Amino acid sequence: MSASSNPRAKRWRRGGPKQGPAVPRVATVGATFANEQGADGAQRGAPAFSTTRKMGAEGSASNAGRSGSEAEGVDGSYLTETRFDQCAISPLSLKAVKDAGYERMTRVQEATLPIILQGKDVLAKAKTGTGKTVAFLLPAIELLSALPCSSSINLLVMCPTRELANQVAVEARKLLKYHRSLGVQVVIGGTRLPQEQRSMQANPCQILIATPGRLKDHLENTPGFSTRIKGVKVLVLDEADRLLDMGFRRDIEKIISFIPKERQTLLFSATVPEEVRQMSHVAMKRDHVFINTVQEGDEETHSQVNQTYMVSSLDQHFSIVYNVLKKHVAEDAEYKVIVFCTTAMVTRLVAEILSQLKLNIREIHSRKSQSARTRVSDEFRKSKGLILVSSDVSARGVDYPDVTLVIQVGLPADREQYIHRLGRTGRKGKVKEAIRNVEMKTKESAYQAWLGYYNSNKTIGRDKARLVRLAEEFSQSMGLSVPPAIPKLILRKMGLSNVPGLRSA
Ligand SMILES: Nc1ncnc2c1ncn2[C@@H]1O[C@H](COP(=O)(O)OP(=O)(O)OP(=O)(O)O)[C@@H](O)[C@H]1O
Repeated sequence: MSASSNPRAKRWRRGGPKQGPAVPRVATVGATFANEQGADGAQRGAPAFSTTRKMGAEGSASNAGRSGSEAEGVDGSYLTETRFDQCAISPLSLKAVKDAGYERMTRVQEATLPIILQGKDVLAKAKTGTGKTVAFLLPAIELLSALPCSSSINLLVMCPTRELANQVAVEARKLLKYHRSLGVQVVIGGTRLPQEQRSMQANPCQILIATPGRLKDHLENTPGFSTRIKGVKVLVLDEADRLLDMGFRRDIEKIISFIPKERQTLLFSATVPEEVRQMSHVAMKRDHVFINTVQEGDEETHSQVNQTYMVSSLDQHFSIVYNVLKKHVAEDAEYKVIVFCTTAMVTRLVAEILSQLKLNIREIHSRKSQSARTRVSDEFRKSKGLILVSSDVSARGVDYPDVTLVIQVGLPADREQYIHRLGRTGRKGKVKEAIRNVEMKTKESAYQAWLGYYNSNKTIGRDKARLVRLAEEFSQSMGLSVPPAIPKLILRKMGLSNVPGLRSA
């Protein structure tokens, strides 16, 4: 799919990198890639170009009670001074939190807990690896534990990938350790539907964690499921921006139509583009609270993560990746690397070649069976001395501890995806790691990025001055010293030629 036919590109409004927070230079490029099927067969979001935007533009206030508005951003250390035992949570949850080794709350946990416990809908933004899962699970479990016992589903958590759904379930089981009356079940694509149906019938759980495609399957094919889901009191969209983008939105809308309107809805992500804020009414009440723990002017990536990029022609990509890996492996005996590739096919190829070169490689992507994906994911979580070559199935939410290096080969689909991929490292405020992020850019991909950017800002019409400004913004956000060449096709379409300040290509 080309950037010009990308539906997401069309709805991106002109933001203007100049207004936004400092953006890592590599974060601002997009390109055209073949798409990969999503976790549940949903078409992955098409590549596009995103712009930065000013955070906290609606002013600041204390978090509580800011209905439909943006609460004050805070940042710095990922833990606060507030201990869990100072909060209004039940002794059962507190015991489980202690057993999990959590003593102090992270910023997003501290900011969201009281508001969720008040019953408000919440849209929360916090950096990667700062404990968002506990931030929505803990108060949701508290709310559930006050309900009478039933065989209905009371808490539904939607996740964009199977690995993330499994991981959320692991965290939920930790927190439920002493809540004997509450159970959790996961339903994800790639596993046997009848098996899930049987286990649901045998042991109906109040907490369901699901990927959208499989949940829809159950709504359509599992007797009694649509009745059980009517019991949902709390709905969570984890990685909300991904779930509300074009790849998943239809499924999500359908699922939501089965759930009672009288519910509490929680949306969490490390990236909340303006479009998602506008889309949030699909799921949330108008008086929801937006909690943003990324301080105005702060970058959305972790400052302790050292990011670099390399520009090279396509034919050199492979040898560069190989050399970077060899050097890293030689320098760090405890290396643990993720190499992100753009499609399942490329992932497979890169993994195969690197394995031939005697590097310790595992691969994960949507063309692998679910059992192989789960096995590799579990192994990588526990191990050191491994390189995981992955498609974007590992880009969001997956919590692999102590990743020492993230390499992005080729351009991520958009700015948000760059942030999430990068966020697989530097988690929990870790600063010890020698971390680099390497991205390969080609002349062609920079050109494609510009095309995507232009297409997402088409409203400029025939305005030459705005086109010049757009090109300047684009080059600034990409760190280019000269504005990009404007494709002749665009100039022709706009009825323009010889625009001062622009080169045509
Ligand atoms: N209060 C806490 N104290 C210490 N560790 C915590 C605390 N809360 C969560 N963690 C741990 O922090 C790690 C990151 O948490 P989590 O995966 O929820 O982050 P996240 O913000 O959802 O990241 P992402 O944006 O990548 O999805 C996990 O290993 C989790 O167990």
